[in-house]
Amino acid sequence: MPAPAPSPVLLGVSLKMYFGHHQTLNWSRRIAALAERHPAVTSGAARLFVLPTFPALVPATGILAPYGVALGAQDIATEDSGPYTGEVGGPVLKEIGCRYAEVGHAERRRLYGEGDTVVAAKTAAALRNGLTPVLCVGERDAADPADAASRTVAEAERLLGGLSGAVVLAYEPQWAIGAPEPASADHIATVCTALRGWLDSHPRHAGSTVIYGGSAGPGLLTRLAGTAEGLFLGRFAHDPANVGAILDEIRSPAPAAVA
Ligand SMILES: O=C(CO)COP(=O)(O)O
Repeated sequence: MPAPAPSPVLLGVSLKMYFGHHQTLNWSRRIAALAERHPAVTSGAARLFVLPTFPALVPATGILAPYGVALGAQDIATEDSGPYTGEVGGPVLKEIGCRYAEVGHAERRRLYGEGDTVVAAKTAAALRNGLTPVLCVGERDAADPADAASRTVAEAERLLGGLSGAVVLAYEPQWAIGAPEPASADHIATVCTALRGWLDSHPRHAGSTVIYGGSAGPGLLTRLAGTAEGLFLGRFAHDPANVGAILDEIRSPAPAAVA
């Protein structure tokens, strides 16, 4: 019997608030062109998702979705509708074609005071609306890998307690975000393996994926050798050539041998 096909590598990009509107759409066109022709994407070995700013979601979906690139929001309201000025609710995100909603990013925790209660409520809102939460977890200060793993697993357990459904767990050690270099491959492997073990022992989260973010760029996937199931990219995806270089690291399945 042939070996089962490996799960696709998941590559996500958050554009945060770096780009202007037209810059986002131009970047999206370059990513669409890459997705259209890169064998890692066309073979299904890699799956891509992009989280642009809210106003770009609709036009970026038009550009990227035809090439199989999924879209998502960088935030989601805890409530679905009503008097919540400035918020964007899950039903609207779903209606405009989003597949993902990011929750719990370190910047929202640090700059906007979001704590565990809000992050858990946003995770629930995403799941309730048929969106996959991209739930960011990770220690604030540099710690040794075993300590980071136990703290991060405890965090995931706290935030996902009582919830069911597939999630993307984005391991983002806060000290590695916006840094010159990502965390070491050993550190990432230890924590992502622990998160994977936790997910595997919680079948209510079947179908979940563990990815790494925090100054991730070309070369990291190769160093991780499968210990993370993908990457969550920030600055180093601003140049689409870097996204191409990361896709080059993903082996597409060999074409079937001709008898
Ligand atoms: O926070 C991140 C992705 O959400 C990572 O950002 P950087 O890769 O720019 O550090």
